[in-house]
Amino acid sequence: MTDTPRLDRRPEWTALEDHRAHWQDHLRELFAADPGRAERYVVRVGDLRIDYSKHLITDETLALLRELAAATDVFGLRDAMFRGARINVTEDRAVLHTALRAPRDAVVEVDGENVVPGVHAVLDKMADFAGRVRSGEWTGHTGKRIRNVVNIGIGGSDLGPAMAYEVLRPFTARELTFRFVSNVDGADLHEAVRDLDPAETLFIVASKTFTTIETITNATSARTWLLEGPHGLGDEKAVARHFVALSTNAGKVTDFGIDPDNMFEFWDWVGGRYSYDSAIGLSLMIAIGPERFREMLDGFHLVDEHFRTAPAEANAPLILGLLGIWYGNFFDAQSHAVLPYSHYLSKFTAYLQQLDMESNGKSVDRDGEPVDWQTGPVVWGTPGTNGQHAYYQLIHQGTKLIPADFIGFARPVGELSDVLKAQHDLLMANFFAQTQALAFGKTADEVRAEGVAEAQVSPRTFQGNHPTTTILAAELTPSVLGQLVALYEHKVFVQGAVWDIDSFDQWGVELGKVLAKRIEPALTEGADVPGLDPSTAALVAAYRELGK
Ligand SMILES: O=P(O)(O)OC[C@H]1O[C@](O)(CO)[C@@H](O)[C@@H]1O
Repeated sequence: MTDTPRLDRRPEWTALEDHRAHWQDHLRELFAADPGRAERYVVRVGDLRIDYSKHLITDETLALLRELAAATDVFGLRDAMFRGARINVTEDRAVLHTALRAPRDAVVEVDGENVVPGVHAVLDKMADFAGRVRSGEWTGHTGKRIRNVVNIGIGGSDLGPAMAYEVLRPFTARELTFRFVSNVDGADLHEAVRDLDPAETLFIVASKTFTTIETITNATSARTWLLEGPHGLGDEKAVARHFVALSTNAGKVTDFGIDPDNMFEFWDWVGGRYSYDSAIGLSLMIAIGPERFREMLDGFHLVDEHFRTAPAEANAPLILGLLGIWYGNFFDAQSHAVLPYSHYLSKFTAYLQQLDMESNGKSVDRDGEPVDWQTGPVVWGTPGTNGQHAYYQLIHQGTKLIPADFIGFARPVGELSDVLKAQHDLLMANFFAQTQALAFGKTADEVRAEGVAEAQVSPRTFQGNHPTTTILAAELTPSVLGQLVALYEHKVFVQGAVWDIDSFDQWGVELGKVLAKRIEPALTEGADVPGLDPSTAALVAAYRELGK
């Protein structure tokens, strides 16, 4: 136990509570009193222009939030992370995803050893392999070239590569198909491979631990399909040409039957949800090529350096993290929407769900004491404009405060970008319209001025005052994707640091795994499961009865 005051007893916290208690201003008033905030509350990082002017803040709010960050030593913990200290306290591990994107000549030490040469050795091995698959030099067992790449993984070993593949589709090799299998429901694998020729298919088994039941089960079924399926290759030796592994666990990879030469390594100081810029990104590298992959890593690195060096007033992850704390802890906001206005970002929010909710969904502090303050929000959202015709109603006129990030681009990407420019302008007109409507709403008087009957005025009134951040960039390139992901990684870091939680463990997923293992024999063999509660026991019995 440390003797520093708990978060909610710090004077910087109570000062914010007091500030909140006196908070009255509507965004309409804030802008009327201070139009300069539109320019002042903008931070630029690399290619990102981040506008946070439409937030329920003043200069005083920001100063108080920065004081909280200083009191909780966010930058001290940041420096400890960058220098390889074991800040993942419950697993006693360093947290060094930033080393994955460090340039070749950088020095990042873990226990006195510079890890950067090892990182680049794996990147080089990945580049060599990706080049051979892309060129057709790496053939399958029968000599046919590889045309299909199937990534098998779950959580961070799926969401990252699957999301990034989707984002960077305009940059991908069109002669290859890519599929991502994660669910232990066999339907996922079945639908992914049913129209593929095993002789042309490469499986990438992605698992940090190589013990994750979903992944090992899917990989085992994939091997059966490869060897014994309708067009199975029949020969065990085929596995060496059709399976590669991405893991920290060489022993388990070998046990599975994958040649260790076909294993791409990473390290225990890379958390699963922070790993798609490691070997876990192999499928992405095959899709976009090593140069584009490097551009993406450089985008990450640019934001790492910004987070590491920018002063608090201009530090984008710090500002975004603190804004989330302002709403979650002082306005009782329960969720945070991420609303990308790019179809290519369709999986981005799902990716952020793991990044944010697995990192900050905690209720004990770094000393193991229960916290008395809200921690991570529910993160949700889908690309605009689809959401506008679904749940935006609730954001505009419901009873909940939902801070939201809007992410948009000035130009479309891809071969059709010229043809689609007008369509893109329409998309972005919606983007700007939404943040304006959310902030400023429509008053009852404005509704009345349109001649609306009095009884209809209130349903047509928009209170506004809904806070949003607008993140704008010229184009969605590999570098911009890296910048965006690093921005959110560090935002999540900032929040975890202030809340004094371990953002890098995930014990909350363990209990379900243990219970599933215990229940499985009851389903397959009808075995008795000791310790089942009455409700679950009845459900298991019903399952067996219905399945007869
Ligand atoms: O890469 P692995 O070891 O298969 O783990 C997959 C996922 O499972 C978790 O450990 C728990 O959900 C995640 O943190 C991780 O990304």
